[in-house]
Amino acid sequence: MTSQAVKIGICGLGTVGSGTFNVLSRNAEAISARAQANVEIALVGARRDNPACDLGDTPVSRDIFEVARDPQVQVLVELIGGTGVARELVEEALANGKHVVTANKALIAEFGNELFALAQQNNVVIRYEAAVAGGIPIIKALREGLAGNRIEWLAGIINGTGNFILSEMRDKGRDFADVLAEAQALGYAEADPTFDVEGVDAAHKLVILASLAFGMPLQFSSVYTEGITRLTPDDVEYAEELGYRIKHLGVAKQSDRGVELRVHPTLIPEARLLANVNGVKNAVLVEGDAVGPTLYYGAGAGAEPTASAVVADIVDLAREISVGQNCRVPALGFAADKLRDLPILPMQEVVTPWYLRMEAEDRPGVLSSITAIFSEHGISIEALIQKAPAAGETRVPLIMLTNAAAQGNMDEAVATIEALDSVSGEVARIRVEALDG
Ligand SMILES: NC(=O)c1ccc[n+]([C@@H]2O[C@H](COP(=O)([O-])OP(=O)(O)OC[C@H]3O[C@@H](n4cnc5c(N)ncnc54)[C@H](O)[C@@H]3O)[C@@H](O)[C@H]2O)c1
Ligand SMILES: N[C@@H](CCO)C(=O)O
Ligand code: NA
Repeated sequence: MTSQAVKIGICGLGTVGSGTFNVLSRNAEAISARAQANVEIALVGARRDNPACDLGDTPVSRDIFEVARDPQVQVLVELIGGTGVARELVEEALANGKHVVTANKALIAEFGNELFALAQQNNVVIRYEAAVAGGIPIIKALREGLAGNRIEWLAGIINGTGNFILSEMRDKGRDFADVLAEAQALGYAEADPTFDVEGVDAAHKLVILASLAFGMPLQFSSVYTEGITRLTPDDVEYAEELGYRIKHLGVAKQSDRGVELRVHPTLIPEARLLANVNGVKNAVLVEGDAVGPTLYYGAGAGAEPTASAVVADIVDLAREISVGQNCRVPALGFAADKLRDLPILPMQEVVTPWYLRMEAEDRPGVLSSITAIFSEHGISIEALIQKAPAAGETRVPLIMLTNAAAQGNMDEAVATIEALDSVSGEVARIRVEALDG
């Protein structure tokens, strides 16, 4: 084995930081053999110790910026999170000629374009495998393994906390808040868990995947984002009666009309593999023109699964450093000057089938007036369930699956239906994806 050393500095010793330290220590021999260099932790920057890891005699600074300034550190590993201090830290490290490894999807999604340019100016690179789908090597798959393809679309369950909540609610009838608290205790959730349940975290990840897939600069503000907080147990149950599971998906598709970038709850036919991805597991389905559909599955969050991805990036960088080669793979998989600002398709023009649920009067003529409105908008009903009225109730839940319709068209039909006296409240809507790649 070569005796060359590659020196890293770890900033942040929380869930992922401690997991990274532990994996690097436990698997040190295999990691150095793979890296063709001894990977040494030169300095840890942490405000406090973490009982989850024993730092031994590893040097520690309570000021994380010391890591960015330490001349012996070649790779700074940012595991702080957020776009404030973490951004300053990464900028300082890059300016000081250090490579950066990060698990921070918010930072990459929102400031990646600027940070990648800064890295290039300084002849260093930023690696971010842990930022998307935790331990699944999806960045590497898109950037390297699928480099021969035109990627047509991808769809993924890319938030572990949200999938854990949906799975526990469905399988065990548990309460939303209770499962979220458990996800936080297990270290799955973001510092602000509304990022998980309102879809922001998935949007951060989706925009990264879309840029890698389609060769475009990151456009976080263009992602349509809807979380899981408005889903009801009834919807989960009715979807199952229709042969579907509800999953929170990120979807990116490119066509002549533009790029779709959307994060929302989705009905998926129950036989699809993605419909059966449960708990904290993530999965990303990628359709390439040459390879066809490919599926990537594994733990989407948690200390060591995420550390697995962080360490893989460290190994990649150590390999490059040890052979004196930098920037072998462009940050977004395409040469920076070949990225194209593809137009994003407005949601009004996005076409999908729909699941609809409404409360309607249980009397003759009501159903036909509703279906007439759909047919006037060119929308046909593919399946319909009418529930029996509860005791003393004159209204019944009506559940429908429609054929594919543009959101704009569906908005108009739904507004007309909501205005009917025979229908009360809002019509609940969830998109359907066949995922038959
Ligand atoms: N937890 C996961 O499963 C997971 C998975 C993938 C990616 N990530 C990402 O990894 C990063 C870290 O997440 P985590 O779950 O380990 O968070 P965490 O809260 O457990 O750890 C963050 C650490 O950073 C420290 N920190 C925060 N602000 C600081 C500051 N100003 N100066 C010094 N230290 C500071 C905190 O004290 C804490 O120890 C985030 O970007 C997160 O999105 C987390
Ligand atoms: N909070 C994130 C961590 C992994 O990125 C999740 O639950 O998926
Ligand atoms: Na990953």
